[in-house]
Amino acid sequence: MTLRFNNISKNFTVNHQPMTVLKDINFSLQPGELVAIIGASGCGKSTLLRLAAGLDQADRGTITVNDAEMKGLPPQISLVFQEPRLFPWLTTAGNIHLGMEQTRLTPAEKDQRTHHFLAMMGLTDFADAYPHQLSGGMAQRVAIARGLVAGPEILLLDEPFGALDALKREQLQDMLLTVRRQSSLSILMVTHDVEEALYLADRVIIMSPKPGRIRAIHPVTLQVPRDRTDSALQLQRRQLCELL
Ligand SMILES: Nc1ncnc2c1ncn2[C@@H]1O[C@H](COP(=O)(O)OP(=O)(O)OP(=O)(O)O)[C@@H](O)[C@H]1O
Repeated sequence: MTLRFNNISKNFTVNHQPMTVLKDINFSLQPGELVAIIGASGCGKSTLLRLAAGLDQADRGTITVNDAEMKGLPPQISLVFQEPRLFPWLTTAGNIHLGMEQTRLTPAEKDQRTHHFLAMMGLTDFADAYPHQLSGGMAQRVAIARGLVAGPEILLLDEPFGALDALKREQLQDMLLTVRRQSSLSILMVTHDVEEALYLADRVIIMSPKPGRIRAIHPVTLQVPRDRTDSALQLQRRQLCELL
């Protein structure tokens, strides 16, 4: 499934002043590809993901999914926010179940998929726990499981590991690579962490602020599996940091 942004511009009104947040955004996410977006705070990264998830509308331009203009909330696209946003009155299993609300899966299929994702995320023992009983990393794994459980073709991730400590972050990055290997999922991911972008992505989009534009698209040609300490990765990290 190809997600394409065609000449996207987005304005907001801030302090009664019109402000162009995104301007002339053009790129496409190819089937099975992982693209990371980096850029200064406020350059419109989250806004771009919200547009792609159908939660907001562009003022100019179109977003297409397999060449058809996107309308409403596309069921094949799933968005995971920076903070887990779990429902406090639902258990881990209940929160994951919720990700399948819009599907036609039978109750038995939903249970089976919930169990599968609980196991994949290492959460089986916490299936009946409530969000306040989970650590930050566990809660974020529940949110990612909820985003994946319906089998989306495109996963949008808005700084999903930003609030975690370094060890948890690395574990979840590797979990994401495993999910990718096991499916044909396309992923568009916002991150502040240039090393994370280079460790995970096929391409990195570097955005510039005010208004948010694409400054450069960097193809990551590093060999897979990647090593965070690899000198080539660290060299590219320094080069990308200079563009920010
Ligand atoms: N609903 C809204 N109404 C008005 N202004 C908004 C709205 N949403 C976002 N903005 C403004 O748009 C700009 C871009 O916000 P956005 O959250 O997309 O940036 P970002 O690059 O994701 O930032 P960060 O890296 O800090 O998360 C900001 O100046 C923000 O104040």
